[in-house]
Amino acid sequence: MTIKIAISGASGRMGKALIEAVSANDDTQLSAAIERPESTLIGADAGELAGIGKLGVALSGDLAAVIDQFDVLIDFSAPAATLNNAKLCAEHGKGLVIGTTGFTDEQKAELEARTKSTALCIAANYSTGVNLCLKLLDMAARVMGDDVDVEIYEAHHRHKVDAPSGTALRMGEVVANALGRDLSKTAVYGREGQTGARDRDTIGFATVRGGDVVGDHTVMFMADGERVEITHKASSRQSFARGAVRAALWLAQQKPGLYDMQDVLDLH
Ligand SMILES: NC(=O)C1=CN([C@@H]2O[C@H](COP(=O)(O)OP(=O)(O)OC[C@H]3O[C@@H](n4cnc5c(N)ncnc54)[C@H](OP(=O)(O)O)[C@@H]3O)[C@@H](O)[C@H]2O)C=CC1
Ligand SMILES: O=C(O)C1=N[C@H](C(=O)O)C[C@H](O)C1
Repeated sequence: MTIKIAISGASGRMGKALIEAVSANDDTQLSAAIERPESTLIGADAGELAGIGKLGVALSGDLAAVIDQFDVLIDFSAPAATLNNAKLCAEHGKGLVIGTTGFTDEQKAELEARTKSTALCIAANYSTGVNLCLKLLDMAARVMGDDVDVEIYEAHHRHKVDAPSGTALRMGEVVANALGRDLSKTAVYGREGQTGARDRDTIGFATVRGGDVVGDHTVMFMADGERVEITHKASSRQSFARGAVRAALWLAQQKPGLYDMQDVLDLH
């Protein structure tokens, strides 16, 4: 059965990668593409926008107007837009794959409340490699325990608006959970001046922004005499886009509820 997909944030970097990935998959069909209503691109053909030729799907500025045209919405846009879209999808029982990052705790709770009436998958990173790394990080943290200093480094392109990346924060949560710590109390976001010696209980984050870096993440477990590093480097947005399409196909078969990419890959 072919699953009909709508994409929100369709003219963005990920939106274009998603249009390509949905079109390349034999089991999915692009049936709607949504952008801001005030976008100058409304009416443009989604395929032409993504550089893959005409698809016959015009960019729309109104999700409500196309709500009957799709099974699952894939949303990689911005927190405010994603929250509005989640409300509409829940009201109409449409599946929702969320890739947007940078939500506040209150916004995350609002999304979770929507899962009573619809199936929702949310992940800061849809690449298979990063999701494998999350499993490896849990194991590394349990083995290395409290005898190491944990530091998380991430680098992204100059256009990224949130920091640290959603992936780095998720990596921090996985390590903190494995060590029995609360990330909100243990995280240190950057250092400057007379910081004093490092407190072993902390998990440090370092953020780099520049150029066209698609997404680099390294978690370091640093002991006296040795260091373990778990690194993921994305070289193409297709790694995220193909994962999100896989999540959409999986989600179309699920009951209402909250899921993540670890569920899709059966890694829990
Ligand atoms: N989970 C994952 O695997 C990944 C997640 N991401 C996340 O996806 C999100 C998008 O990233 P990226 O594509 O690089 O960003 P872009 O800025 O290139 O794209 C975002 C798109 O969403 C649109 N948008 C923003 N606000 C609204 C709104 N209120 N209503 C409708 N459309 C809106 C933007 O329009 P405009 O330009 O007019 O603002 C833009 O076209 C980010 O949060 C990023 O962190 C990115 C890669 C992988
Ligand atoms: O904004 C991006 O580009 C990316 N965002 C995600 C994040 O915040 O973790 C995932 C990926 O690293 C690319």
